[in-house]
Amino acid sequence: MALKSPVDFAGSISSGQKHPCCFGVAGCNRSRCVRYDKKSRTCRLVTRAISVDRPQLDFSNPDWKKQFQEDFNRRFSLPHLKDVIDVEPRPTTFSLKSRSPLENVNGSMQGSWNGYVNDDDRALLKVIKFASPTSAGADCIDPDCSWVEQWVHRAGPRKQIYFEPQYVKAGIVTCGGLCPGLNDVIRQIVLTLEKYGVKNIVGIQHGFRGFFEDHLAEVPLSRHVVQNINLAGGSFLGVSRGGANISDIARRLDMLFVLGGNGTHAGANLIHEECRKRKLKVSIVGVPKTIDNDILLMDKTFGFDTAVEAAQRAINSAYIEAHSAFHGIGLVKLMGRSSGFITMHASLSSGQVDICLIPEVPFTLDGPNGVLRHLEHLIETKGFALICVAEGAGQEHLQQSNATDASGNMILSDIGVHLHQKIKSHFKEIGVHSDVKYIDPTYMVRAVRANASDAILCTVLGQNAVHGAFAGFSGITTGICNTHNVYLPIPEVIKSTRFVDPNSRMWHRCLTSTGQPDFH
Ligand SMILES: Nc1ncnc2c1ncn2[C@@H]1O[C@H](COP(=O)(O)OP(=O)(O)OP(=O)(O)O)[C@@H](O)[C@H]1O
Ligand SMILES: O=P(O)(O)OC[C@H]1O[C@](O)(CO)[C@@H](O)[C@@H]1O
Ligand SMILES: [Mg+2]
Repeated sequence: MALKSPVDFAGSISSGQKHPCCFGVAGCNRSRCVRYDKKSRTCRLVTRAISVDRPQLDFSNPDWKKQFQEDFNRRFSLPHLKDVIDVEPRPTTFSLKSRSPLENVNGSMQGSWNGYVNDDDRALLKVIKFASPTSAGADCIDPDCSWVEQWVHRAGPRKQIYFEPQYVKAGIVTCGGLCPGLNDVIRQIVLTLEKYGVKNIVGIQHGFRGFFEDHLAEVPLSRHVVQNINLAGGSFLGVSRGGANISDIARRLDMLFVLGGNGTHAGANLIHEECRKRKLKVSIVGVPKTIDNDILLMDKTFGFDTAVEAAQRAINSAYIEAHSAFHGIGLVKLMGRSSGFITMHASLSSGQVDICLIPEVPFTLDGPNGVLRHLEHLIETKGFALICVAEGAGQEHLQQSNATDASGNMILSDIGVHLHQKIKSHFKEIGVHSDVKYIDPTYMVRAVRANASDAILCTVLGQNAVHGAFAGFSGITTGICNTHNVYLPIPEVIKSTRFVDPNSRMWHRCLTSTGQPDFH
């Protein structure tokens, strides 16, 4: 079986099917609907509908909540090795009481230590009871916004494990673009595997390519090798985009830890399905990596905080330039192909941004309500202005090519360059002096090492990934939901990209802070 190649993606787009960033059945998740917008060629949050979820519920039926919960529990149950093969658990070798896991080999060290997670422990996915679908950011199942408990599985070490550590060969692979914290996660996976007693740990070089390109040899990993890798940004193992043949991946390893975004998780799930089909005792566990913070259901993905912090430096420089110049206009473009989280959060935290533009909120440039008119107003009233724009914003204003990257992601036209030119020519046309400074810190923002809060998040995620594999789960990923650490089945997190909700309090806070009007 082959991973989707760029050709498959291009084919699926031209034949009118779903864009690869609109993974999933309907491109919808509960009260939000995600569609591929042909004009802008991005996935967009296009409607707010009440309950577009499966199953089709009849809210007049007194049992609808029960039906919903049954469906939810089915979808969020975690695939386990014992679903398809006969495997017996054994007492865990993970103990913080002994120096070496081998001292713990018969499970006698477990004693009364309360450090294990029970398989029936759950965390609540939704914690707000919205009174009405019109409440800001409301995420309702039925028109009355009834409260329905939605429990997901708690992450962490179990008392019983499904692998003999001394016979385990574990692999780690990092795919997609770079993200601060990749090395921290690799390191934590290795340290935790060793704590269980695993000796055979390998890194796969340059993403999925490392599985099928002969010159990319496996890299032996140990505490000694990874001890200091978190002190630098990037990925110790290298990353890549592009297709791969996964038919052999399954047979080579007992555990595979896959660090990547939506695309990588789709690939990881294919590997998991292949292992299930062949009844192989292989555990595939994902760790969501996306600087864009665009993975469904999770509070936040690692590297995002660091990226926002790094973006501050660019915004601050743009501010200084704009503020010091006569009629200065600072323009900063930040990453975010489909989602504007980095741009929104960086704008919010800097406090200096006058105009924040994200892919989820279309805007006009010209006319009385356009961005350019507002810029004139800012120059008139405060003498300078600062714009922060996400790379995926305003694609409808640009000429599109049909180019895709090796993974099939659309190559977007440069909104930063376009805005730069439009602003300069607009002020020239109206005979008002302007001094526009454009800063594109794209790769500087993601090549840095993780900050303290991301380093902690990476620690939690890396360790939980290993606990999940030893617990016998496969086809899962680990994340943080409502501050709780959980395991989720991969298909549930790749149904669509996560978008900034234009009706959320956070976006409204951003608008309050910038003071920008609706650009319509
Ligand atoms: N739908 C898919 N099915 C299987 N494999 C996929 C799919 N989409 C992407 N992949 C594979 O996953 C890997 C990474 O994909 P991609 O480059 O899109 O990065 P990503 O994981 O989405 O992370 P990023 O957030 O950096 O974009 C590539 O090797 C690609 O071939
Ligand atoms: O240029 P590269 O390495 O393909 O990565 C760029 C992309 O990575 C992302 O951050 C996703 O991880 C996008 O926002 C961005 O367009
Ligand atoms: Mg992607």
